[in-house]
Amino acid sequence: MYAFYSLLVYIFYTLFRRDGEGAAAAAHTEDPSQVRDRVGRRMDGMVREDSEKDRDGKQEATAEGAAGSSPEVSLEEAITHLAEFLSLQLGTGEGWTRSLDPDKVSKPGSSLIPFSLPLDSYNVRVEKTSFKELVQPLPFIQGETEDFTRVSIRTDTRSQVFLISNLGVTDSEKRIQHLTLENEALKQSLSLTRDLLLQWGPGTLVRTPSPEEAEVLVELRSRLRETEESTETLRAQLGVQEGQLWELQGALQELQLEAAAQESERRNKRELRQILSQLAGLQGHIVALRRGCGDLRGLVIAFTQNYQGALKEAQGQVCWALGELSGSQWGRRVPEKRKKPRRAYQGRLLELRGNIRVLCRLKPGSPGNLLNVNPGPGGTITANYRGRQRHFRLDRVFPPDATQEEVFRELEPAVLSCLQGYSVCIFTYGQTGTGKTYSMEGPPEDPGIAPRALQSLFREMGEQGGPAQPRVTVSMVEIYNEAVRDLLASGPPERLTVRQGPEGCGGIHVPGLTCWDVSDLRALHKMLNLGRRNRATAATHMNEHSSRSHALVTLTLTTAPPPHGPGTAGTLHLVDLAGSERVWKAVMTESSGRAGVRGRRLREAQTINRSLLALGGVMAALRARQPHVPFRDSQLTRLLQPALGPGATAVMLVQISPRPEDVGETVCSLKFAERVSQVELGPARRHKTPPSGTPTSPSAGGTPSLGTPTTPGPEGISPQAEQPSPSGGLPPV
Ligand SMILES: Nc1ncnc2c1ncn2[C@@H]1O[C@H](COP(=O)(O)OP(=O)(O)OP(=O)(O)O)[C@@H](O)[C@H]1O
Repeated sequence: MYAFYSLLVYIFYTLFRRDGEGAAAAAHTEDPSQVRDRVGRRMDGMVREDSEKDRDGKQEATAEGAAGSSPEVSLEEAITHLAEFLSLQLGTGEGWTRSLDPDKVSKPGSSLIPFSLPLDSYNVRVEKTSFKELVQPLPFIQGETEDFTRVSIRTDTRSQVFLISNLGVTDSEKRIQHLTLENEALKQSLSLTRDLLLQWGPGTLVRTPSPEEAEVLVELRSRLRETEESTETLRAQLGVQEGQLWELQGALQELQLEAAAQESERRNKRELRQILSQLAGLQGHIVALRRGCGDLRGLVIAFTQNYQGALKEAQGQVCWALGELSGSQWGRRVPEKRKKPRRAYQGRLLELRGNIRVLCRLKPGSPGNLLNVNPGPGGTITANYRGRQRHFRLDRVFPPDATQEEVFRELEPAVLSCLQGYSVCIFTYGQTGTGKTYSMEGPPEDPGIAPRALQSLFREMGEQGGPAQPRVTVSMVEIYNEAVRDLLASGPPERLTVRQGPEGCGGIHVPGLTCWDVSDLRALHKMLNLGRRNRATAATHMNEHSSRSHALVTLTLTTAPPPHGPGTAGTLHLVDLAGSERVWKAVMTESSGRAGVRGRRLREAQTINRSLLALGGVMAALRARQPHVPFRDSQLTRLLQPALGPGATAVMLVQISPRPEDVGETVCSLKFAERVSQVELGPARRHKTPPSGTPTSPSAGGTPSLGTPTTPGPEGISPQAEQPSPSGGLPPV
């Protein structure tokens, strides 16, 4: 600030001395240090002079004089002095500043020195002012009340105010503060001065160059122009080359990307080739394995057939032996007088119990919390399914640990009632794998309903003894995909057609069905084994279709009419129905994954469902006592028509699974069971054969077909002669 202040004073001094030109010229030629000294001296003198004037109380007058005589200097003059000062300050600014005595500027009583340049756009003003006035916009200044010198410089675009303390400094802090302010002001003045010079332009030369200098200057200028031109050219070339460089870099990147893509493609192809070759090797391996597997399967099939045949043979022999044994034991144990009342009781019991009974058996396993079982006669099952509780009451519920013996004991009265001419049908119904075949057939060591029923019948007949021994005939068919096949045919099983009997007879007609007269239990077991073998062989060839087909065994027990009265013709139908699982489940559980097998499963499931639906429709029509019962809707219901006709007795054993995941199927089976239990077939009726000597009339009991084996039957078995079929019985049994 001191320097700027000095500049201003110097300008005034120079102007007032009216020797500006000379001074300016001298300043141009003088050494900068000399100029600095001179300016410093002049300024010192000025300050001293001002101080004296203050002391003399002439401050006001001087201020007025200065303001009044504020000289209108020419622009050139002002700029010349300013440039001179700046050249000094810029060149030796540091030394100049250091040479300043801060005491000089901090002396109190600095004059108010107004100064203004003649330009409207540029105004420099120096004035003394009070601390109070100043401190307001400058809150960072702290201290006692002091006077300051304010220097304000204003242009069109900016306005600058500098403050200088005019009071003396007594301690080092004030001095530092003062110096900081001064330093800041100096910086700002310098920047302002630069602005001024820029604004006034380069036209304000400090001095006129000499001719040599001018010459040199011209030459330098021309060189400068040349250099600038060549620089421009080089810059343009550089720009072009930079552009080319960019393009080349872009092309390089593209090439790199392309190369990477090609490399990865090559690698992928290589890997693909490897995988394909591995796949080809695996395929060859699979083909070899398949071939080996086929051979193995053939061996297994042959072995299984032989094994099963032998097993069944042995089983039949064991059963026969057991039957013989128990029959003779029973014959020894039971007194003769108790036999007749027992048989009469069985028929009466059947009539009292009703002609359709529904029993339920749970497969072994612990029922989860979805099933609540209350076993026993009139037992209930409660199923929690889809957030609802469903209650089912049945004639009897067998718990999972019920034995084959217990189940058969419940059915025995119905079985034995056949001997008195009743028509009885026992069928097992339920989801696949719930134990239908187990209950109906059972393993050799623990036989099921069928072997026990036959044994019981023959035992009963043995007890009965005498000339009125019933004649027993047996037939066995299978329904697979709505095709009826004869399982007891001596040749390969043939497809049979079920025909309606004559109008009003209620019978059916199965031309070509083979039926055999069996004289004893052993012969009967032989026949049943033959039928099972035929079914098992077909099942192996037809991919385990045994669980997807219905099997029907029909036994007819005809007592010869006594000399004066009718005989009886009872029928026992034992039906093992196919699994009732849903179609989608049947297809989804097919594990082979082959389209052909899946298609076959789908067809099997659809036909099973159709036939079971038809059975449900028959039951619904019977329950509603509709005049028309749709027996003709499936081969199953056609064949069961005599067993479900008026006066017949039916027992349905519903097999259910206790597993929580099967609860849906369980509920379906129980719903079906509930519907069946509401069916009424009318009072159970005995079928009687006409007394001996009465001519056979087709209208009496339907038209039987001839079951004539082409080859002689097994020992003890003879092909059946043409016989009239009893009403409600399956012909030709
Ligand atoms: N009460 C039971 N005690 C012991 N094992 C049983 C019982 N019930 C079923 N099983 C066993 O469960 C398995 C399936 O039984 P089974 O073949 O009789 O079912 P299914 O209902 O006839 O099936 P499908 O409908 O496929 O013919 C067999 O291994 C059988 O031994």
